[in-house]
Amino acid sequence: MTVKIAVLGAGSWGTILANLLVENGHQVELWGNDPKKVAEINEQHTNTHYLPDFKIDPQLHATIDLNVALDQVDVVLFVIPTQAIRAVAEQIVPVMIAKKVKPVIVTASKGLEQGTHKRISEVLTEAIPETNRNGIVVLSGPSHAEDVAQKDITTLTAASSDLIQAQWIQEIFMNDYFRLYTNPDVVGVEMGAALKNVIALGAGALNGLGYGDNTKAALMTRGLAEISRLGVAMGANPLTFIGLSGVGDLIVTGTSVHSRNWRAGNALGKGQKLADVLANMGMVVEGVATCKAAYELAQQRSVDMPITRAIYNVLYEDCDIKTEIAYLMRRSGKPEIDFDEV
Ligand SMILES: NC(=O)C1=CN([C@@H]2O[C@H](COP(=O)(O)OP(=O)(O)OC[C@H]3O[C@@H](n4cnc5c(N)ncnc54)[C@H](O)[C@@H]3O)[C@@H](O)[C@H]2O)C=CC1
Ligand SMILES: O=C(CO)COP(=O)(O)O
Repeated sequence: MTVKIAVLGAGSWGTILANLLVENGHQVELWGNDPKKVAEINEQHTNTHYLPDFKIDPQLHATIDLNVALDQVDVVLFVIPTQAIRAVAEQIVPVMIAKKVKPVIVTASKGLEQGTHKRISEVLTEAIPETNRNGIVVLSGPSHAEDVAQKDITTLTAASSDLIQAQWIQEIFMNDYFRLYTNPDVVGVEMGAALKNVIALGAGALNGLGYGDNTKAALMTRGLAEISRLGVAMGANPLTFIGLSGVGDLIVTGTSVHSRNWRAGNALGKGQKLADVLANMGMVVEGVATCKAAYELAQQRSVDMPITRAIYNVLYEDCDIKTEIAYLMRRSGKPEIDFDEV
């Protein structure tokens, strides 16, 4: 079965997913917003800013024209920074109407929208009228573009309230090195995906400060506890957080030099200023915006998220990381698990 897929976002993840879909035999248009980078993909078959050593399949075509990308499209895959999703979703609606297409909408981005605190599937639900789409599927899991570029074995979750659509997306993406599972818990998958980026910033900061393995394991484990706490308060199934989009993605993002969030945290731990770190990264660091959204959401819902609060204080209140760590350690003792809440 060959389907026509528009991949929106020609950064590192969008390029690798588009390339994989071409390898799987699909007809793919990769939409980017930078004419020079789009020309480089079409002419040199490289995308050196995001993936310096990667050779793109020459059959992958990129475009800056949404009319080309959305022509006869069956699937639209969003892989742009979370904060740009609403604007791009609103931009594609008139084109989809003109082209008379009603695609399945898929998101591979990870974050919460600032201001509204909404998950990406909620933003897409609001921005794209139901009459113009055929379901929404969320793709998430431990999956750095750099590793998928090497055809490393990679596993993801396709989450949707519509199991048939999730299974269809599973079939489209799966191959010998890329395996998808399905999950009906969209809230849990999206909350795990968004919030692990915040904890990865913290894990990187610990590394930058010279802390060892015990400390990093402590941060990730207690980080997962608070991710689950907020996720459950938002309606997630707690079991999802021990799956690929929860602990799986937390492990990869909280330990890998490929992670932009980990690298940003590492630089902060070494004493660099946030503005410089973000300016030098040249790629999206989702955890920064999502940390603010998560901090505000936790306050609104009265959910205790001490690690997220500490990271928020460092990112937004210019607090000292070591002071925040000392505060976390000196809090009164408490049970590891509140069995009344489970
Ligand atoms: N890089 C990775 O390994 C993975 C990334 N993700 C997620 O995928 C999303 C994208 O990440 P990356 O590809 O790493 O980011 P990136 O920074 O490499 O690329 C982002 C792309 O979006 C484009 N873009 C930014 N604003 C735009 C707008 N308003 N309109 C159109 N295009 C716009 C940029 O030009 C760039 O091509 C993020 O939410 C990230 O968390 C998820 C899994 C793996
Ligand atoms: O989500 C990711 C891997 O699963 C990518 O994380 P970074 O955005 O931190 O690179």
